[in-house]
Amino acid sequence: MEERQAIVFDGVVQSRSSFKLGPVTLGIPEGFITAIVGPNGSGKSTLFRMALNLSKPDYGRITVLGNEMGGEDEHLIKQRIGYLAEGPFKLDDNLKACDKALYYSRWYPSWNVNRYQELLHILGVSDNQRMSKMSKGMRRKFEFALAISHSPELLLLDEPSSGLDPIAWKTMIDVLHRYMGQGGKTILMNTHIIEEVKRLADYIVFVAQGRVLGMYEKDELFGNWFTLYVSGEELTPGRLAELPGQCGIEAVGASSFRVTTGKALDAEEWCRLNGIAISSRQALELDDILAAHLQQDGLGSRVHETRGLFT
Ligand SMILES: Nc1ncnc2c1ncn2[C@@H]1O[C@H](COP(=O)(O)OP(=O)(O)OP(=O)(O)O)[C@@H](O)[C@H]1O
Repeated sequence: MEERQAIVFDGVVQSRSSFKLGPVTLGIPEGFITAIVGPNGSGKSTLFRMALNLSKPDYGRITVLGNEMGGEDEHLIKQRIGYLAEGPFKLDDNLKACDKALYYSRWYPSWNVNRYQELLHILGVSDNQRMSKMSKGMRRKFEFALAISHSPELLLLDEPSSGLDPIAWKTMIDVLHRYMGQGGKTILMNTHIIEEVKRLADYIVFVAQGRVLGMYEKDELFGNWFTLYVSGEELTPGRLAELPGQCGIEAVGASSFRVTTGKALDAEEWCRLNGIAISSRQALELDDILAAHLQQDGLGSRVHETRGLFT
Protein backbone atom coordinates (compact mmCIF):
# COMPACT_ATOMS: atom_id res chain seq x y z
CA MET A 1 0.00 0.00 0.00
CA GLU A 2 1.32 3.44 -0.90
CA GLU A 3 2.33 5.53 2.11
CA ARG A 4 0.25 8.69 2.52
CA GLN A 5 2.01 11.96 3.18
CA ALA A 6 0.89 14.39 5.89
CA ILE A 7 3.06 17.18 4.47
CA VAL A 8 4.61 17.49 1.03
CA PHE A 9 7.24 20.11 0.17
CA ASP A 10 7.58 20.10 -3.58
CA GLY A 11 10.50 22.08 -4.99
CA VAL A 12 10.16 24.70 -2.26
CA VAL A 13 12.56 27.64 -2.44
CA GLN A 14 12.79 30.75 -0.29
CA SER A 15 15.56 33.27 -0.92
CA ARG A 16 16.35 35.99 1.59
CA SER A 17 19.37 38.27 1.68
CA SER A 18 21.06 36.25 4.43
CA PHE A 19 19.64 32.78 3.82
CA LYS A 20 18.52 30.58 0.98
CA LEU A 21 16.30 27.59 1.64
CA GLY A 22 15.82 24.90 -0.95
CA PRO A 23 14.95 23.63 -3.34
CA VAL A 24 13.36 21.29 -0.81
CA THR A 25 11.41 18.24 -1.96
CA LEU A 26 10.32 16.20 1.01
CA GLY A 27 7.36 14.09 2.10
CA ILE A 28 6.46 13.64 5.78
CA PRO A 29 4.71 10.26 6.11
CA GLU A 30 1.30 10.12 7.74
CA GLY A 31 1.01 8.02 10.90
CA PHE A 32 4.66 8.34 11.97
CA ILE A 33 7.01 10.58 13.92
CA THR A 34 9.58 12.35 11.78
CA ALA A 35 12.42 14.30 13.37
CA ILE A 36 14.27 17.03 11.50
CA VAL A 37 17.86 17.25 12.67
CA GLY A 38 20.48 19.78 11.62
CA PRO A 39 22.83 22.51 12.76
CA ASN A 40 21.61 25.89 14.01
CA GLY A 41 20.28 28.13 11.29
CA SER A 42 19.78 25.36 8.73
CA GLY A 43 16.12 26.20 8.10
CA LYS A 44 14.25 23.74 10.34
CA SER A 45 11.91 26.31 11.92
CA THR A 46 11.45 27.97 8.53
CA LEU A 47 10.09 24.68 7.15
CA PHE A 48 7.60 24.53 10.06
CA ARG A 49 6.46 28.09 9.46
CA MET A 50 6.08 27.39 5.75
CA ALA A 51 3.94 24.32 6.45
CA LEU A 52 1.64 26.62 8.44
CA ASN A 53 1.72 29.35 5.79
CA LEU A 54 3.30 31.73 8.32
CA SER A 55 6.16 32.16 5.88
CA LYS A 56 5.77 31.88 2.11
CA PRO A 57 8.02 30.17 -0.38
CA ASP A 58 9.13 32.04 -3.50
CA TYR A 59 8.71 28.88 -5.56
CA GLY A 60 7.25 25.43 -5.09
CA ARG A 61 4.17 23.93 -3.54
CA ILE A 62 3.34 22.81 -0.01
CA THR A 63 0.49 20.42 0.71
CA VAL A 64 -0.65 19.78 4.29
CA LEU A 65 -3.13 17.00 5.14
CA GLY A 66 -3.95 16.77 1.45
CA ASN A 67 -4.65 20.50 1.01
CA GLU A 68 -2.73 23.51 -0.20
CA MET A 69 -2.57 26.29 2.37
CA GLY A 70 -3.61 29.83 1.49
CA GLY A 71 -7.16 29.15 0.34
CA GLU A 72 -10.48 30.11 1.91
CA ASP A 73 -10.50 26.93 3.97
CA GLU A 74 -7.07 27.42 5.52
CA HIS A 75 -8.54 27.76 9.02
CA LEU A 76 -10.21 24.35 8.62
CA ILE A 77 -6.85 22.74 7.87
CA LYS A 78 -5.21 24.60 10.76
CA GLN A 79 -7.88 23.30 13.14
CA ARG A 80 -6.53 19.80 12.37
CA ILE A 81 -2.97 20.83 13.32
CA GLY A 82 -1.26 21.44 16.66
CA TYR A 83 1.79 23.70 16.71
CA LEU A 84 4.35 24.27 19.41
CA ALA A 85 6.52 27.15 18.21
CA GLU A 86 10.22 27.42 19.03
CA GLY A 87 9.75 30.33 21.40
CA PRO A 88 6.93 32.07 23.29
CA PHE A 89 4.82 34.74 21.58
CA LYS A 90 5.74 38.07 23.17
CA LEU A 91 2.23 39.40 22.50
CA ASP A 92 0.83 36.81 24.92
CA ASP A 93 2.94 38.06 27.83
CA ASN A 94 0.14 39.96 29.56
CA LEU A 95 -2.49 37.30 28.95
CA LYS A 96 -3.52 34.99 31.73
CA ALA A 97 -2.79 31.41 30.70
CA CYS A 98 -6.41 30.34 31.28
CA ASP A 99 -7.60 33.12 28.92
CA LYS A 100 -5.34 31.83 26.18
CA ALA A 101 -6.73 28.34 26.79
CA LEU A 102 -10.27 29.73 26.57
CA TYR A 103 -9.46 31.22 23.18
CA TYR A 104 -8.06 27.86 22.01
CA SER A 105 -11.13 26.02 23.29
CA ARG A 106 -13.32 28.22 21.10
CA TRP A 107 -11.14 28.04 18.03
CA TYR A 108 -10.61 24.25 17.92
CA PRO A 109 -13.89 22.31 17.50
CA SER A 110 -12.20 19.14 18.83
CA TRP A 111 -10.85 20.86 21.99
CA ASN A 112 -11.13 18.52 24.97
CA VAL A 113 -11.21 20.40 28.26
CA ASN A 114 -10.76 17.21 30.31
CA ARG A 115 -7.65 16.30 28.38
CA TYR A 116 -6.35 19.87 28.81
CA GLN A 117 -6.92 19.79 32.59
CA GLU A 118 -5.36 16.34 32.83
CA LEU A 119 -2.29 17.50 30.91
CA LEU A 120 -1.85 20.54 33.17
CA HIS A 121 -2.16 18.23 36.15
CA ILE A 122 0.41 15.66 35.02
CA LEU A 123 2.79 18.39 33.83
CA GLY A 124 2.39 20.25 37.12
CA VAL A 125 1.31 23.60 35.61
CA SER A 126 -1.28 26.07 36.80
CA ASP A 127 -3.00 28.25 34.19
CA ASN A 128 -4.09 30.76 36.81
CA GLN A 129 -1.25 33.19 36.14
CA ARG A 130 0.01 35.63 33.55
CA MET A 131 2.18 34.12 30.84
CA SER A 132 5.01 36.58 31.61
CA LYS A 133 5.08 35.36 35.23
CA MET A 134 5.65 31.73 34.26
CA SER A 135 9.15 30.27 34.28
CA LYS A 136 10.52 29.29 30.87
CA GLY A 137 9.88 25.58 31.50
CA MET A 138 6.39 26.17 32.94
CA ARG A 139 5.39 28.25 29.94
CA ARG A 140 6.78 25.55 27.62
CA LYS A 141 4.74 22.85 29.37
CA PHE A 142 1.62 25.03 29.18
CA GLU A 143 2.16 25.69 25.44
CA PHE A 144 2.69 21.96 24.92
CA ALA A 145 -0.63 21.18 26.63
CA LEU A 146 -2.33 23.79 24.42
CA ALA A 147 -0.85 22.31 21.24
CA ILE A 148 -2.09 18.79 21.91
CA SER A 149 -5.39 19.17 23.81
CA HIS A 150 -7.51 19.13 20.65
CA SER A 151 -5.81 15.86 19.63
CA PRO A 152 -4.77 17.19 16.22
CA GLU A 153 -4.15 14.92 13.26
CA LEU A 154 -0.81 16.61 12.72
CA LEU A 155 1.43 17.88 15.50
CA LEU A 156 4.32 20.23 14.68
CA LEU A 157 6.78 20.47 17.55
CA ASP A 158 9.64 22.93 17.21
CA GLU A 159 12.26 21.95 19.82
CA PRO A 160 9.58 20.73 22.24
CA SER A 161 11.89 19.92 25.14
CA SER A 162 13.63 23.29 25.20
CA GLY A 163 13.69 24.40 28.86
CA LEU A 164 12.06 21.26 30.29
CA ASP A 165 13.49 19.54 33.37
CA PRO A 166 14.24 15.79 33.02
CA ILE A 167 11.01 14.71 34.72
CA ALA A 168 8.86 16.97 32.55
CA TRP A 169 10.81 15.71 29.53
CA LYS A 170 9.95 12.09 30.37
CA THR A 171 6.31 13.04 30.85
CA MET A 172 6.28 14.75 27.48
CA ILE A 173 7.75 11.65 25.78
CA ASP A 174 5.09 9.53 27.47
CA VAL A 175 2.29 11.90 26.40
CA LEU A 176 3.56 11.83 22.81
CA HIS A 177 3.63 8.02 22.79
CA ARG A 178 0.05 7.95 24.06
CA TYR A 179 -1.00 10.54 21.48
CA MET A 180 0.48 8.42 18.67
CA GLY A 181 -1.13 5.31 20.18
CA GLN A 182 -4.57 6.62 19.17
CA GLY A 183 -3.66 5.89 15.53
CA GLY A 184 -3.93 8.15 12.49
CA LYS A 185 -1.66 10.80 14.04
CA THR A 186 1.50 12.36 12.64
CA ILE A 187 4.27 14.28 14.38
CA LEU A 188 6.89 16.42 12.71
CA MET A 189 9.44 17.57 15.23
CA ASN A 190 12.68 19.45 15.23
CA THR A 191 15.15 18.70 17.97
CA HIS A 192 18.81 18.81 18.95
CA ILE A 193 18.35 16.15 21.65
CA ILE A 194 19.71 12.80 20.47
CA GLU A 195 17.84 10.83 23.12
CA GLU A 196 14.57 12.41 21.98
CA VAL A 197 15.17 11.29 18.41
CA LYS A 198 16.07 7.79 19.58
CA ARG A 199 13.01 7.43 21.76
CA LEU A 200 10.47 9.00 19.45
CA ALA A 201 11.38 9.18 15.80
CA ASP A 202 10.43 6.67 13.12
CA TYR A 203 12.09 8.74 10.40
CA ILE A 204 14.99 11.17 10.53
CA VAL A 205 15.59 14.03 8.10
CA PHE A 206 19.02 15.67 8.01
CA VAL A 207 19.10 19.29 6.93
CA ALA A 208 21.93 21.82 6.64
CA GLN A 209 22.24 25.26 5.10
CA GLY A 210 18.69 25.18 3.79
CA ARG A 211 19.04 21.82 2.06
CA VAL A 212 17.78 18.33 2.84
CA LEU A 213 20.76 15.98 3.00
CA GLY A 214 18.69 12.81 3.35
CA MET A 215 15.70 11.12 4.95
CA TYR A 216 16.04 7.73 6.63
CA GLU A 217 14.07 5.19 8.58
CA LYS A 218 15.60 5.34 12.07
CA ASP A 219 16.51 1.68 12.64
CA GLU A 220 17.90 1.39 9.13
CA LEU A 221 20.02 4.51 9.71
CA PHE A 222 21.49 3.29 12.99
CA GLY A 223 22.01 -0.18 11.48
CA ASN A 224 24.04 1.22 8.59
CA TRP A 225 26.45 3.64 10.22
CA PHE A 226 29.42 2.03 11.95
CA THR A 227 33.06 2.62 12.70
CA LEU A 228 35.07 -0.48 11.85
CA TYR A 229 38.55 -1.24 13.17
CA VAL A 230 40.27 -3.10 10.34
CA SER A 231 43.69 -4.51 9.62
CA GLY A 232 45.38 -6.48 6.89
CA GLU A 233 48.76 -7.16 5.34
CA GLU A 234 50.06 -4.08 3.57
CA LEU A 235 46.67 -2.45 3.97
CA THR A 236 46.72 1.19 2.82
CA PRO A 237 44.25 4.08 2.96
CA GLY A 238 44.19 3.96 -0.83
CA ARG A 239 42.82 0.43 -0.77
CA LEU A 240 40.36 1.26 1.99
CA ALA A 241 39.04 4.16 -0.06
CA GLU A 242 37.09 1.54 -2.03
CA LEU A 243 35.29 0.25 1.07
CA PRO A 244 31.52 0.66 0.45
CA GLY A 245 30.02 3.72 2.15
CA GLN A 246 33.45 4.84 3.34
CA CYS A 247 33.53 8.38 4.67
CA GLY A 248 36.62 8.61 6.86
CA ILE A 249 39.84 6.67 7.33
CA GLU A 250 42.23 7.12 10.24
CA ALA A 251 45.42 5.13 10.88
CA VAL A 252 45.55 3.58 14.36
CA GLY A 253 48.68 1.46 13.88
CA ALA A 254 50.81 -0.19 11.21
CA SER A 255 48.31 -1.58 8.66
CA SER A 256 45.45 -0.92 11.12
CA PHE A 257 42.78 1.66 10.49
CA ARG A 258 39.56 3.05 11.83
CA VAL A 259 37.06 3.50 8.99
CA THR A 260 33.61 5.00 9.10
CA THR A 261 30.96 3.67 6.78
CA GLY A 262 27.32 4.36 6.04
CA LYS A 263 26.90 0.92 4.46
CA ALA A 264 28.00 -1.43 7.23
CA LEU A 265 26.73 -4.70 5.73
CA ASP A 266 28.29 -4.06 2.32
CA ALA A 267 31.50 -2.87 3.98
CA GLU A 268 31.81 -6.02 6.08
CA GLU A 269 31.19 -8.20 3.06
CA TRP A 270 33.82 -6.24 1.12
CA CYS A 271 36.34 -6.78 3.96
CA ARG A 272 35.61 -10.52 3.98
CA LEU A 273 36.09 -10.80 0.21
CA ASN A 274 39.33 -8.80 0.38
CA GLY A 275 40.87 -10.67 3.31
CA ILE A 276 40.70 -7.66 5.63
CA ALA A 277 40.12 -8.49 9.31
CA ILE A 278 37.60 -6.54 11.37
CA SER A 279 38.70 -6.50 15.00
CA SER A 280 35.78 -4.47 16.34
CA ARG A 281 32.81 -2.41 15.27
CA GLN A 282 31.09 0.52 16.94
CA ALA A 283 27.68 1.93 16.06
CA LEU A 284 27.75 5.66 15.36
CA GLU A 285 25.70 8.10 17.39
CA LEU A 286 23.29 10.47 15.67
CA ASP A 287 25.59 13.49 15.96
CA ASP A 288 28.43 11.54 14.32
CA ILE A 289 26.12 10.41 11.53
CA LEU A 290 25.04 14.03 10.98
CA ALA A 291 28.70 15.13 10.98
CA ALA A 292 29.49 12.44 8.37
CA HIS A 293 26.61 13.70 6.21
CA LEU A 294 27.90 17.26 6.49
CA GLN A 295 31.38 16.04 5.54
CA GLN A 296 30.05 14.15 2.53
CA ASP A 297 28.20 17.24 1.34
CA GLY A 298 31.26 19.42 1.75
CA LEU A 299 29.57 21.34 4.56
CA GLY A 300 32.18 20.12 7.06
CA SER A 301 32.17 20.28 10.81
CA ARG A 302 33.92 22.96 12.81
CA VAL A 303 34.60 20.67 15.77
CA HIS A 304 38.29 20.23 14.93
CA GLU A 305 38.75 24.03 14.87
CA THR A 306 38.26 24.15 18.65
CA ARG A 307 41.39 22.09 19.30
CA GLY A 308 43.73 25.08 19.50
CA LEU A 309 41.54 27.02 21.93
CA PHE A 310 42.79 27.65 25.50
CA THR A 311 46.09 25.83 24.96
N1 LIG B 1 13.14 36.38 12.32
C1 LIG B 1 14.08 36.25 11.40
N2 LIG B 1 14.49 37.33 10.70
C2 LIG B 1 15.44 37.23 9.76
N3 LIG B 1 16.07 36.08 9.44
C3 LIG B 1 15.72 34.99 10.12
C4 LIG B 1 14.70 35.01 11.13
N4 LIG B 1 14.57 33.76 11.61
C5 LIG B 1 15.43 33.01 10.95
N5 LIG B 1 16.12 33.73 10.06
C6 LIG B 1 17.16 33.26 9.13
O1 LIG B 1 16.75 32.04 8.58
C7 LIG B 1 17.77 31.08 8.71
C8 LIG B 1 17.13 29.76 9.12
O2 LIG B 1 16.61 29.92 10.43
P1 LIG B 1 15.76 28.80 11.16
O3 LIG B 1 15.24 29.44 12.41
O4 LIG B 1 14.79 28.24 10.19
O5 LIG B 1 16.89 27.73 11.46
P2 LIG B 1 16.86 26.48 12.47
O6 LIG B 1 17.44 25.36 11.70
O7 LIG B 1 15.50 26.31 13.02
O8 LIG B 1 17.88 26.98 13.57
P3 LIG B 1 18.00 26.63 15.16
O9 LIG B 1 18.41 25.19 15.26
O10 LIG B 1 19.07 27.56 15.60
O11 LIG B 1 16.67 26.92 15.79
C9 LIG B 1 18.77 31.61 9.73
O12 LIG B 1 20.08 31.42 9.29
C10 LIG B 1 18.47 33.07 9.84
O13 LIG B 1 19.47 33.77 9.11
